[in-house]
Amino acid sequence: MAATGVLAEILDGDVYKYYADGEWKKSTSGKSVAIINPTTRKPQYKVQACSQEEVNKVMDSAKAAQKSWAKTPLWKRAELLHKAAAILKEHKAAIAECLVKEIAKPAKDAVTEVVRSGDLVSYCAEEGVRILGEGKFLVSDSFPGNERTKYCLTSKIPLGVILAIPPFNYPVNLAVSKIAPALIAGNSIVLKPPTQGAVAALHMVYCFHLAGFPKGLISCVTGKGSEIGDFLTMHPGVNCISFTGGDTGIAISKKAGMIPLQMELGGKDACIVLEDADLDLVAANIIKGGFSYSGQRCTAVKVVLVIESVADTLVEKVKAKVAKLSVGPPEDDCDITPVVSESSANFIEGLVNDAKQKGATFCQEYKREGNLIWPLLLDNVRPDMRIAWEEPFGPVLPVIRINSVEEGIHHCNASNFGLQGCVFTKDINKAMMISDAMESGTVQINSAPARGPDHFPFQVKPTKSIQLVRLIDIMVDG
Ligand SMILES: NC(=O)C1=CN([C@@H]2O[C@H](COP(=O)(O)OP(=O)(O)OC[C@H]3O[C@@H](n4cnc5c(N)ncnc54)[C@H](OP(=O)(O)O)[C@@H]3O)[C@@H](O)[C@H]2O)C=CC1
Ligand SMILES: O=C(O)[C@H](O)COP(=O)(O)O
Repeated sequence: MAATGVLAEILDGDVYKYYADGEWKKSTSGKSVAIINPTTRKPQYKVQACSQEEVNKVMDSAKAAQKSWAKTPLWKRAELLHKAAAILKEHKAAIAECLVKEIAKPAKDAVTEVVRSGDLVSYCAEEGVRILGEGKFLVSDSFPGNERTKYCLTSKIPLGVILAIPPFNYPVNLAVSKIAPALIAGNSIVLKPPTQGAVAALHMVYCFHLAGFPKGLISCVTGKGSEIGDFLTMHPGVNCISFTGGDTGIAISKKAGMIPLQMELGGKDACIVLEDADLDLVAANIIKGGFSYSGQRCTAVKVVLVIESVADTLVEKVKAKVAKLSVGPPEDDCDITPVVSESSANFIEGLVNDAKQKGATFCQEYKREGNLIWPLLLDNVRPDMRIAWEEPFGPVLPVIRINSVEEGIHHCNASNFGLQGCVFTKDINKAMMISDAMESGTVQINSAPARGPDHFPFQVKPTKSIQLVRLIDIMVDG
């Protein structure tokens, strides 16, 4: 069952080894965790089920390695990261193959994820040598009652051991987006990859191993989050947790001690459509935003709030485009591929059934085979339906018809989530006002929510970013 292109060093029979102290190891637990291929619904790979004892050892070596890494010159840290980035890109085909098999990511998108990850590692190295090389110099006489007698030099210092926990949908990219900034800043990393996606993540770690980072600086412990998650997140050796995922993050934040937490949780990204919007542009963005990777993106459009007078036209345009989406296996690069697990498909089906019982209009017939759910647009969704508020993380998109912009903003702000949103209108003044009123970390004007380009801010309060897409090219002579 091993992926092609994988090096024997990281496999023990048919079980992938975990990575600690610069070595690939078999767990003494003698247990493994099976990774189910979402398409075939059969076991595809196996990873080690690491024990608590192994986690303890990993934490000890991460702590020791971090001390000397922090003293390693910044330019040397950057050099190693650039090397890892290049190796990662060289291994894009093998890693992408794992993404296809483990999380049913369409083949082309899987390659893009790896390449984008390599670029992000390089970018962090580039930025790191500038930002971390800077500090502040303060003089005492700015504050009342002081003479110019005291100076203060401030600089950035590492936190220590960072526990990185990414989700299944970007097991490589959302891992490196934690690993690269942590390493350039002089920290060590303990990575706990998502079970679905763990093999792709192990391949990615292998690239860092090949780059020659010091032993113990990067570790990758595998096992089910439900089994080793608490032990990891409550471990006294952890100095910071960087987590991306769902409600698990809320539980972690209650259990973790007095350490910094970076939490990127779910989203119910609203798409507000005004009557003057370019409806072809909106429809294209709803398709891209709502259905790429079958809606399994935190930045996916998850609710359309459209002014009633243009709703019929918009729904027709989206329907026509939905009909053109290809549905099938990720190997064939289909637009819609199976969702990650049976439990995820069941959850999505629950939302669909609830909407059906409560009278939503089905623009297509609901169809499911195994984990494969055909794209579905639900019109005339009302606030009493679960789909109006909950995140399906699948190819099902609700449309709520609104009578005023205020109603749309109200729905958006009443959500528990606040990640991203978007607004479509030709009136830039209205767009700015609405973006400002939407309580979301990022609002895109005339384009679908998205995280990239990866150097753009991706956070919620207290920062807000309003992003605009240049729709026309203006040619200026001379
Ligand atoms: N804001 C953002 O940037 C993003 C948010 N998300 C959100 O993530 C969710 C989908 O991802 P999904 O992977 O299902 O999310 P989960 O929250 O289920 O899992 C995320 C990670 O947490 C691990 N985990 C599970 N239980 C524990 C525990 N008790 N302690 C520590 N770690 C644990 C999982 O491991 P294991 O797989 O072994 O269970 C996985 O690595 C959606 O809600 C989505 O919106 C996704 C991407 C980006
Ligand atoms: O996990 C996610 O959904 C990502 O953080 C979003 O990234 P994308 O907008 O580039 O798909």
